[in-house]
Amino acid sequence: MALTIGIVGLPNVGKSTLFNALTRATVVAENYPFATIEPNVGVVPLPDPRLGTLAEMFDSEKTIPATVSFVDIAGIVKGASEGEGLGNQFLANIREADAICQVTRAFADPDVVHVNGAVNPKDDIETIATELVLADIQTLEKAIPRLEKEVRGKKTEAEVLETAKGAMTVLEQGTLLSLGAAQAGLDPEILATFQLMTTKPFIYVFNVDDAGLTDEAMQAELRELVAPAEAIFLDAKFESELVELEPDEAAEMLAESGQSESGLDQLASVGFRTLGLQTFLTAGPKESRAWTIRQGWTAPQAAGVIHTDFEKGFIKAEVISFDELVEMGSIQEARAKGKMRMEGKDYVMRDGDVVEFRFNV
Ligand SMILES: Nc1ncnc2c1ncn2[C@@H]1O[C@H](COP(=O)(O)OP(=O)(O)OP(=O)(O)O)[C@@H](O)[C@H]1O
Ligand SMILES: [Mg+2]
Repeated sequence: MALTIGIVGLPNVGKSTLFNALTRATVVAENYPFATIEPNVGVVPLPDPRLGTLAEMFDSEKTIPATVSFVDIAGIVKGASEGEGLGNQFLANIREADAICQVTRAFADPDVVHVNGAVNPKDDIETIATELVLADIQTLEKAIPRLEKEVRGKKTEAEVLETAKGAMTVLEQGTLLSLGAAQAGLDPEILATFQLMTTKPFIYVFNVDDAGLTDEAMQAELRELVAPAEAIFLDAKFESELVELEPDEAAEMLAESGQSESGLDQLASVGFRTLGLQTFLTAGPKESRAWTIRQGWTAPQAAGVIHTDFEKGFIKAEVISFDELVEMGSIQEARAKGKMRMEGKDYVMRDGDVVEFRFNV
């Protein structure tokens, strides 16, 4: 399952700096607005300490973590929908993203230009929200006449057109569809087919400085501003330095800065939660591997992520939770003690299940 997160925000707020830290890439991150023009795409392994444990237990040749793709695009300014700045064309690069990560500047450094001359997270969030709403309105303005024609020609269900019009009404009130669609009674599955920006779940990253990392009052205020969406506070510049260090050095630096988990690890786990995802694990001498699935998926659906044949020919799954396996010490011991469960096609997967699928080909 290719999971993609699009990074948006005003110019010069630290989007590329965050992207570089995430992907350990070196794309241009410079102290001037619109340093990024072409989109950058990077694939990031999801840190998962369980994999190392499994690899040791199964003597695996390698570990393969689950991944997330990040797409870093140009900054958006007020009026982008009317062509201001670089316009909003490049939003097309994140139309297919599963979630949007909005980076908002909350660091002070007067040497870094703010396009509006002052650091004001609340205003900046509103500007970006407005531009994304306007971009969606533009998309629907093009789609609705086409859908009307298709409905007349009986090529499309009337409900699709009604959903598009309903979405338009929500957007015209200035509301993000992620917040307003359910209330307006819009079918989420139909809505998803329009690939609108504001239907996607949002994750807010506040790019702070040293002081901001420990300023709980400020964090509480910003958290409230974006609720029910999740807020993450990190110093993108510091994170980009952390990833250059050896793991133990990085852990020490992190502890010194008063954080228990790096901002990047937080972003990965919040992204997972926001998208309703979970991980299951497979292990053997060849590899120990993490796989991404949605919460609520059944065993055959999970098997299908490995190979479509596994889903079609699914017989049963031999399952044990990671924690229980660790307690047992080995899969042989778990089997001997009858701790391996045989689950059928209705079994709903749980995060951290270690699985071996049985299937017919
Ligand atoms: N937490 C921080 N504290 C201080 N400076 C920072 C921080 N994060 C990023 N910067 C600096 O801000 C500047 C802009 O960063 P970056 O190029 O990543 O922004 P951007 O949002 O990608 O901009 P653009 O839209 O122009 O591509 C860089 O000089 C970077 O070093
Ligand atoms: Mg950039």
